[in-house]
Amino acid sequence: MKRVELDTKGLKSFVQSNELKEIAPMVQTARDLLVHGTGVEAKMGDWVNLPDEYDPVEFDRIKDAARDIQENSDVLVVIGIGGSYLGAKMALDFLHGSFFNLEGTDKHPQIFFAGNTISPAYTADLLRVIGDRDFSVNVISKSGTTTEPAMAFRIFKEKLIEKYGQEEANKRIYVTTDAKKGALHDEAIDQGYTSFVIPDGIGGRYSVLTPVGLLPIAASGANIDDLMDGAHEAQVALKDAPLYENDSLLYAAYRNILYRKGYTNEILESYEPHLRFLAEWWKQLAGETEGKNYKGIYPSSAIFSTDLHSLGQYIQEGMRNLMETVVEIKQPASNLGIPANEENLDGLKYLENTTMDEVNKTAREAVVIAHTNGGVPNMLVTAEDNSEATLGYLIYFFEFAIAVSGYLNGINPFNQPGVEDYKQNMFALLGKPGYEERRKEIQEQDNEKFH
Ligand SMILES: O=P(O)(O)OC[C@H]1O[C@H](O)[C@H](O)[C@@H](O)[C@@H]1O
Repeated sequence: MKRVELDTKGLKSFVQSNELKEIAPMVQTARDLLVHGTGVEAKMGDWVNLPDEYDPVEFDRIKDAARDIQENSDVLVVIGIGGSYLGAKMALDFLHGSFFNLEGTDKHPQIFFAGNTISPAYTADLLRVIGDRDFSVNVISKSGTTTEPAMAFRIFKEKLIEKYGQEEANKRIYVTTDAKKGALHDEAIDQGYTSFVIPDGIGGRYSVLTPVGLLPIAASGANIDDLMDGAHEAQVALKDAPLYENDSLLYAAYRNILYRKGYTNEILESYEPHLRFLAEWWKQLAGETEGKNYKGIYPSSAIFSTDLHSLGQYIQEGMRNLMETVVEIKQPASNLGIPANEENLDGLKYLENTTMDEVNKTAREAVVIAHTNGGVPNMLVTAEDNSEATLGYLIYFFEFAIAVSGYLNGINPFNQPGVEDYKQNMFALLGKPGYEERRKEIQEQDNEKFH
């Protein structure tokens, strides 16, 4: 049994075997571009070999820093956005469940995220929740200049200095950024912050297995050695294996066959609420990799059975441009029986000898039958358990499949030019020096009346 397997029974009436044969050579070519570093912007593909090429010295420094944070802080505030936030959040929920922050802090700090929004309410609420407790900050930004984390860093740095004075505050600031340049890099050197490197050849949405994710994950008490071992297992199993023996490539192949048949939206689903952020992380990975040249699969997400009571109607009877990918944990972290009840007023007596996990998995089976009968193709990604090793494998599985999908569709899987437009407008409207021209353009555009 592999840690992560793809089940395509839900594609039976949607994909013909010859269609897989037809796309096969193109998928292999796309994979070769990625693995041989011959594709566009190949220099950003260093994550492919990261599981056996990461820096062991920095890895140990991460573990040391995590221990320091565990010893001197009740709270760790992780400041970052996009790829500098979603991976860590995804991992903490996947590994520790939905109530990690409420389960006491004798072994690990509560871990909260900031700088992933411009909301003053959210930020003020977090400041209030921290109160006067001991805390540290891990500020993460590859560019070092992204507005949201930069604003949050100013606010939490001020709180650290107010509480501890400059010298002690500096010891509680951990920076993860570019090796050589950027505002954060320069400040870390000036102020002597403990800092870690986001490798040049790894972009934000592919960076969770770098210090970007590893420090928060280690600070939570999780085993990052096991995490990297699981990713290495995936690298060995997936990097060179041919299509028909490679579930990650098959996932890439099938989702692209479906896309070309008009199923232009993919919903990543799980029946476990603590996998909600796995889908949030995947949405950036897939959306920011593929959404270019006015094409690409639109990534969305749902948590079942919860969202069957909100989105179920649309998925069953709305536009037939949807595909579903369910991520299921084979061995859930815990399970519960259904208590016996003599009166049986709720009519659940027939469930009294089953467990919640059995009911959850049966619900998934029932939903896949209903949705495939309703015209929605379904794939199932089964992950062995909620262990660090399985998470490491799952991360590599999706990163590999999505990057191959990008090359398969002839786009650059590693840039994100589209995120600059709104930023230029925001800087202009905020009066950032150097954006006067843009501001004028916006005002002129604004003055043009609609006829
Ligand atoms: O890590 P940073 O440089 O702060 O970037 C954080 C995020 O913002 C950018 O605008 C991109 O959308 C993301 O790919 C990136 O992960």
